[in-house]
Amino acid sequence: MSEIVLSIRDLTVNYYTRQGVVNALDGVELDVYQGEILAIVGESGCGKSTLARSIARILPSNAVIEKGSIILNLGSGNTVDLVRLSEDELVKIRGKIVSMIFQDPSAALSPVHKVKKQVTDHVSGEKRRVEKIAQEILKKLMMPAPHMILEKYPHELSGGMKQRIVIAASLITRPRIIIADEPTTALDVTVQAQILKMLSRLREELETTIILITHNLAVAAEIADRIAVMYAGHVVEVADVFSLFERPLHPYTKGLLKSIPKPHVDEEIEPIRGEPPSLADPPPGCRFHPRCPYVMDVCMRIKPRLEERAPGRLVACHLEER
Ligand SMILES: Nc1ncnc2c1ncn2[C@@H]1O[C@H](COP(=O)(O)OP(=O)(O)OP(=O)(O)O)[C@@H](O)[C@H]1O
Ligand code: NI
Repeated sequence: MSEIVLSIRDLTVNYYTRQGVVNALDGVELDVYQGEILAIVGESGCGKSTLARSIARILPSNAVIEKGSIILNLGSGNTVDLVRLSEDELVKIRGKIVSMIFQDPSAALSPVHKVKKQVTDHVSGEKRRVEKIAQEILKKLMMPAPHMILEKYPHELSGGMKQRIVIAASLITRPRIIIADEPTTALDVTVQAQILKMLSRLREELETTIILITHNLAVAAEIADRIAVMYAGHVVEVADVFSLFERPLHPYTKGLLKSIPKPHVDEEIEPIRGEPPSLADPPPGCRFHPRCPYVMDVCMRIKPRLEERAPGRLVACHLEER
């Protein structure tokens, strides 16, 4: 395997609200390899966006990183802990080394500026040369007539086009890591597929690493190399896509796979019983234990560690063998 570009350890993040403390991430552990597409999947509210925003260090003001580290490998033996960087140091990294794409392209674009300005904002250099680079990147994103699109305002473009502009703006500085949080959920299915394919192709060309947040397992299966499954603020399983679908190890992953229809397979869909817990008052031990068909006494008391069970297969579960 290639080298680790991002190493997250014991990451714990709380939101402070009037109703109390929400423990959105509890001791999250995750390694991301150079050049891969890692999908982070899990039900709504399990902490995917909180994890993404922690890496990009753009958490809302009521969030606190309580402990843990996010070590970014800058190459040649240089590393930084993103958790410990000052705001000044973050400015240097944000957008250039770590870049983030959100679900709603309209929110990421300014309505009063032309596409050209928005795509080239973080690029310095002679005007003509910068424009050339912008045209190149738009061409790579398969946009027709890039020189014309650069002169347009966001409202003149479709949703899919706008999201491509946002992607172009984040790719132009050639960041080492792109974090895409549900980048295509707001778009129709065909456009979704196009954009995801394009991201996957560009990742090879630009030698970048992509962390893709999605609640859609089919999307993850389609373009990711590996999948990390989150449940209620924990990473419960990490595996390559094939192994995860072929032989899921964590009871939650098993339940998740049974709860979605499989194409070409005539199998009953079985939703997971119960509801995910409130992160304002999560259950002790393994947070999945109240819903787990295999629950044991120890699960109610002790949080299982994420451990490597087979090469490249990590699971956080007290059950030894299933
Ligand atoms: N600004 C906030 N203030 C308080 N609680 C928050 C805030 N943002 C998120 N949360 C809570 O933190 C937990 C994790 O939320 P997060 O948005 O990270 O989940 P998610 O997996 O991205 O969900 P979704 O799939 O719906 O986007 C949830 O319980 C959510 O209600
Ligand atoms: Ni989210």
